[in-house]
Amino acid sequence: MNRSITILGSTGSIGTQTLDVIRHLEYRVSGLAAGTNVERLAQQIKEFHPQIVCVADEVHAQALRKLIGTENVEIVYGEEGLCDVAAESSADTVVTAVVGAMGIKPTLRAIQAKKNIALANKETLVSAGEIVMAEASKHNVKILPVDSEHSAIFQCLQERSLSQVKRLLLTASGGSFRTLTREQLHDVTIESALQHPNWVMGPKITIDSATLMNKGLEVMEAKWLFSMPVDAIDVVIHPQSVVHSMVEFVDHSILAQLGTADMRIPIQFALAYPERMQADWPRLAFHTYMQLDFYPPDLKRFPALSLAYDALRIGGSLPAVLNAANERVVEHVLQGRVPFSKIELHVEDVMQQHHTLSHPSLDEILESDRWARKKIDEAIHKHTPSM
Ligand SMILES: NC(=O)C1=CN([C@@H]2O[C@H](COP(=O)(O)OP(=O)(O)OC[C@H]3O[C@@H](n4cnc5c(N)ncnc54)[C@H](OP(=O)(O)O)[C@@H]3O)[C@@H](O)[C@H]2O)C=CC1
Ligand SMILES: CC(=O)[C@@H](O)[C@H](O)COP(=O)(O)O
Ligand SMILES: [Mn+2]
Repeated sequence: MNRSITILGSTGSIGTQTLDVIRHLEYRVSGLAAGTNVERLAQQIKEFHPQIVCVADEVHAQALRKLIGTENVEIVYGEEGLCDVAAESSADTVVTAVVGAMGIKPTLRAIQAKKNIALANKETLVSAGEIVMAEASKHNVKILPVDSEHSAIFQCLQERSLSQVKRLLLTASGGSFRTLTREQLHDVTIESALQHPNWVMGPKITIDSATLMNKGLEVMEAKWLFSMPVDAIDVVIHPQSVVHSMVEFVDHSILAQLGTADMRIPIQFALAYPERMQADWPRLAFHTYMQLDFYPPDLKRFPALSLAYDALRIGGSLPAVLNAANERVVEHVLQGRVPFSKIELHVEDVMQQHHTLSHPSLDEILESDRWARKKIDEAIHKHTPSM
């Protein structure tokens, strides 16, 4: 079986690990898309020979052309270029590994071009889950989870009917500040927020993990992937990140998926599905002492998780607003303009100002997204006018 894969976000954490898996499986690469890291993208082009690649803008497209010399590859750029790469004709599967709601349009274009989606970009389902799942069903394509928790649940559900499921249990590491009090969170640095205890990931998801917003986004992602009602999706803190998630069935039996904290495992499962392929990376060690802890999340210390449940219960355009507000405020946090401990306040404030639209169209979702980002910028500008 020689599959052909396109990766949106090939220079990032998921993108580079996907290329590791592709190297190992000896699959082909049809298309690659990145933002501004043209040096890394040029190396990937020379090794994997895609037909088409995309970068953020024309300046980076020209820089890339110089770096790759005579390599025979079509170079496109910008939002339209990203959609063109997503729909490129010879790929079987498109791995969505860009960050944020910018993934919505190319994911839809890939679905419309009948590509299976290996979905890492959870924000697309958070903001536009209803539309994306309906398009996938209409075009008869699979949405295969890459996110470790959802891959775990997907693996536990193989050959089982959703009608037998009582609830999904998403595990959460607790992030960089799992043991800190709310007061202590006021003094944390960005450098410490970016130190995830178990996973090496891109900056945005690492901050989301530290606020537990990542888990909130994952609850919404699970609702759409597995058609589960919100009250059947629970979160449990599990500091070791060995149990990647669990499914409780109607007879109260629980299945869990375990493994090392290595994203190549869920990535390979999604790319090779329904096959299970050999691997050569490290295995979970049981010959040394291993302790596994589980306890409930503290929603007072980590209110982002409550905000996400609220957004999911109300639904409509509110999850897109939560997501966009969070994306924008996290950008400000990463640039040192807003303290880490203010993330949830800003997100909640924008959610409260929003007039939710039920069953929004794609345009209404994108408009709600733009509105939320603007509200965040205005609020932050008020406090830091030099911005
Ligand atoms: N990292 C992980 O372990 C996990 C990640 N996820 C999800 O996967 C997604 C990716 O996360 P992660 O890999 O950590 O993120 P990274 O920040 O590491 O990577 C982001 C990628 O997006 C690219 N990008 C930025 N702007 C553009 C653009 N305009 N057009 C095309 N590509 C662009 C970046 O390119 P460049 O660097 O060249 O600018 C980079 O390749 C997120 O949604 C995250 O929540 C889910 C589970 C685990
Ligand atoms: C690897 C992965 O899937 C991340 O989403 C991870 O789950 C982050 O860890 P926590 O959000 O549990 O801290
Ligand atoms: Mn995850």
